[in-house]
Order: sequence, then structure tokens, then C-alpha cells
Amino acid sequence: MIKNLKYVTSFNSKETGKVILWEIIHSIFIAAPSGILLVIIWELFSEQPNLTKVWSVVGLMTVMLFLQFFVASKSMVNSNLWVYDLSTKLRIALGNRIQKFSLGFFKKRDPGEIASVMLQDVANFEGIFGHSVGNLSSAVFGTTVLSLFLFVYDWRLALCLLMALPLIYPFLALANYLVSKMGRPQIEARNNMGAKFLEYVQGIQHLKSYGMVGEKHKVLEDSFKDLKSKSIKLEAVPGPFIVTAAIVFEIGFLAMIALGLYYLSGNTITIPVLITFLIMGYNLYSPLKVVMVDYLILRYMNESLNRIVDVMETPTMETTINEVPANFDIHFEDVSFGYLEKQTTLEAINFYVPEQSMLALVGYSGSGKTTIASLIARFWDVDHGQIKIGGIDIRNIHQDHFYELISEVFQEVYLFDDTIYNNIKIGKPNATKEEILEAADKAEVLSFTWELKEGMDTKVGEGGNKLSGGQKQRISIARALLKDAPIVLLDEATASLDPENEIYIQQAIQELVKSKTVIVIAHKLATIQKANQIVVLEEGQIVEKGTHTELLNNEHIYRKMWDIQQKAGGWKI
Ligand SMILES: Nc1ncnc2c1ncn2[C@@H]1O[C@H](COP(=O)(O)OP(=O)(O)OP(=O)(O)O)[C@@H](O)[C@H]1O
Repeated sequence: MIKNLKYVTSFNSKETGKVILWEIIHSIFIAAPSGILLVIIWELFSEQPNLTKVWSVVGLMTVMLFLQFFVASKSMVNSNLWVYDLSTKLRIALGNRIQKFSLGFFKKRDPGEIASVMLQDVANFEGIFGHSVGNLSSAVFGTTVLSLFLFVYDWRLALCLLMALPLIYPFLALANYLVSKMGRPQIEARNNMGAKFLEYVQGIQHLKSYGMVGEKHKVLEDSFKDLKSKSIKLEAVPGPFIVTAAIVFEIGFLAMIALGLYYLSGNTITIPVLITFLIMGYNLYSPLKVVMVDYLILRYMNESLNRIVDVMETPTMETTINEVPANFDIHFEDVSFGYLEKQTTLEAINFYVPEQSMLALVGYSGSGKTTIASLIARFWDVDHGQIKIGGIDIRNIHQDHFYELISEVFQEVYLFDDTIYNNIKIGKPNATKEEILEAADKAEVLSFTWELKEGMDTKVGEGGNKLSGGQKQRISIARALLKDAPIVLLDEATASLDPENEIYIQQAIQELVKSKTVIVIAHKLATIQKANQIVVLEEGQIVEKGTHTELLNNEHIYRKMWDIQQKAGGWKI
């Protein structure tokens, strides 16, 4: 836990020292009044009590009270500001880290789970640590100061009080073990509930159309119940051990009273000393009892910290090397890749795409075409071999520079819940209005926006759900045109367009790919006849390579696919 706390507090280490200092001053102010009270008791028990002295001490106590109010407010404000600042910095760091992960990270970890690290786990830390830091410091500093006082008065009674500390340890250790054992499943149940809820809300349209709302709601309800039972267990099972530890403290206090009375009867201590122990002894235990409960909550918080640190330490695709390619040819050297461990999706892929030439990827569904395009875009990293751009391994090109090199027009187009204009602008954030409209025009976006009441300022809805598939694709082509990157990846760019628009889009694409290095995936072989090279894939391996004419003469898969498409082209329904 200390390691985790050190790690997270390093995000605002400058302020940490100041917060601790204020908390120490605060805990001394909490302990001080009982010390001052003793002066009154001692004075009252003296043979000739000096009332002026007593009144002065009462005056001092009043001043201390005001000071305590100031110190308490200051330390509370400081620690709250510090913890909220810390958690904001932590969230920003997590956000920055998450954007540098490969897509593989998001496939392995549920989006609901990642969201819960960012929201719930950081909130856990913020809520718990913000409030516990004061209690912890009073327990450590307040108890140390009081113990020193008590040892000066009578070391035997002080030792008797402190004897309770090792005795509570086994109960605390057991409770601690139970919290760490039950905390993780509880957090997992909470995340599972979040993920199920997200899935339910996102998929509600499809659930309704298949009449599965009730069935999925049951799954959601089960996840609520699971969370309930795990939360109850987490609270109820370690609870009795904490109560027992608190009772051990009371027993320690009773033992001290008994010992004190024994010493009093033997005249080895005086009444004021016993009264001192009765007052201070109880005060000694109070912060410890509070911190004991806090400690368990802190252990629970540590489970959240583990998950935060885990995300922060997951390797990203970031590189400190920043080699800049001199040209934009693409080289696949013995590349193998699998989405899952022990599963090969691509095996020993070798090809070379000279700068400003076009390579087409062809093959039956599931043969690995999209995977090759995704590897070039670094959505994933290769397991074996190298992909080079301009002779440089793409893993050695800095992320910011790398994404300037590539434009993608993929099957799945994601649009942000913003205007059409702004969705195109993403391709080049500093583009002028003229440039954006020109790209929109070339990609046939203007031809449908003029029919819309708000034109290019029409909001597209979440993920672009207010537009048709073809319209979304045109926007993504406009984005790529605007970006004007030297490498273009096209994945079935014209799949969801009607034949008339397809002709226009093909023209726009011709414009887009002019003087670019292009990798194109097209199911319609007629569109790639002019490609400089065609690579045919089967089950993740290259089975043919050549030009359209060469492959037709090969009489192999490409020829078969071509013949089928030629026949299908003649069909009319
Ligand atoms: N995210 C993923 N996780 C696990 N397996 C995947 C993932 N994406 C694709 N695959 C698998 O990898 C293999 C290759 O898929 P890929 O999408 O590259 O094929 P494709 O040739 O582009 O297919 P299509 O023409 O149907 O788009 C398939 O067996 C597919 O099931």
C-alpha cells in the first residue's frame, strides 16, 4: 500500500509535504488541550492552589481553541484541495496513458472496466484518502506525543496502556487479510455491473428488436444482486475483528486503571498522576480506534490503487525514439500476428510497396486483409517480424509523427457527436473553411448536406447514428482528403454506397490516392485492376502475388474469385 500511495502522491509531490506538515500541527493541537488540562488538575491538587494560574491556563485554552479552529480549517482545506488536485492529475495521466494503448488493450479489457478505473477507483482514492489523511496523522503524531508525556509521568502505567497495541495486531491482521481477499471480488462485481449496464444501454435497440430486453435485464439484475452480496460480505465479515480489537483497547484501559489503583494503594503514585492517566489514557486510544477502521478502508482503497497503478504501468505503444522516415514505401518483413495468444491470424507475411504505388489485398472473408491494414495503422503491434515505413520500424516512429503519415478510410466509420463540418475538420484541425468545403465537395458530402436544414452544421448524433452508412463513409473520405497524408489505407471504402455515388466516390478516391502509397482492400476486384501489385491471402498467409493480368493467368484463387464476380455482375434480381 505504501508503494502505491507513494506512486499516486508523486503526481502532486510538491504539495504533499505541506499537507503533512499542516496535519502534524493539527494533531498536536488536538492533543494539546488534554496536556493543558493536566496543569489545572495538578494545580487544584496542590496544597495551595494558585487560582490566577488556573485562570491563565483557562485563558490559554480559549486561545488554543481559536487557534485549533484555524489550524483545523486550514489543514482540512489543504488536504481536500490537495487530494482533489491529485485525483484530477491522476485522471489526466490515466487519460493520456489510455490513448497510447494499442487496440489490443481495449479488446482485452472491458470498456466498462476501464471507465470504472478512471471514475470509481480514482473517486475511491479521492474520497477515502482525503478524509483519512488527517486521522492517520493524528494517530501517528498525536499518539506519539501523548505516549511520551505518559512515559514521563509513570512508565509502568504508560507501558500497560501501550501493551494493547501488539495484542490488537492479530485481529487487525485478520481483518486486513479478509478485506484484501473480499475487496477485489467486490470491486470486480462493481465493474461487472458497470459493464453490464453499459452493454444493456448501448444494445437496447437490438435487444428490443429481438425481444430480449427482459432476458438481458435479468443478467443486469443478477449483477446488482451479486454486488449487493459481495458488498455485505465485505462489510460484515471483517467487522467483528475490528470490534474485538476495539474491546482489547478497553481491556487495556481497564487493566491500567486496576494497576493504577494498586500503585495508589501502595503509595507509589499520587492521585493527580492517576487522574492524568485516566484522562490521557482514553485520549491515547481514541485516534487509534478511528484509524483502525480507517486502515481497513485504506486497504479497500488499495485495491483501487492496484487497479490504477496496473493501468499506469501497462506498456503503451509510445516510443522515445523518433526516427523520421525519408520516404513512404512500406515493407512487411516476415510479419506474424495473432489477436489472441497461441492463435496466429497472419503468418510470415512479406511484401514491399514502393512509394506512391498501390497494393491491393484480396482474399476470402476472414483471410486477414483488415488485420494487415490495422497493423500498418499500428492499431496493434506485430508479434514477430517488422513493418517498416521508409526503412524505419514503425515502432520507432513517434506516435504524434506516425499518425500524420497515414489516412484511413475503413469499413467502420466512427463519427463524433458533433457537426458534419467538425467531423471532417478532425482530418486537419488547422484547416481553413475553404479547405474543408473543398474536401467535402470532392467526397460528395456537399451533395447530401445541401438537402439538410442545417447543412454542414448538422449534428450527426452519437457515432454518426443520424446518418446512413454511405453518408458516414463519404465524411470519412472527406476527412482523409483533408488530411492529405502520404500513405492511404482503404478498406472497402465504397462498400456501402449506391452505384451512382460509387462512381463519384471512386473519382474522389482517385484524387485521394494520387501520388500516395496506397494499400487497398476491395472485394470488388474490378476496382483494383490497375493496382501495381495484388496480394492474395488465404487463412493469414500470402498465396499469390502479382498484377491483375498475372494473377488471372495463374488460374488460382484470384482467377476463381474474378470468375465468380464476373458471373455475379451479370445477375439481375
Ligand atoms: N479483434 C479481433 N479479435 C480476435 N479475432 C479477430 C479480431 N478481428 C479479426 N479477427 C479474426 O482474424 C481473422 C482475420 O480477420 P480480418 O478482419 O483481418 O479478415 P478480412 O480478410 O479482412 O475479412 P473480411 O473480408 O470479412 O473483412 C478472422 O478469423 C477474424 O475472426
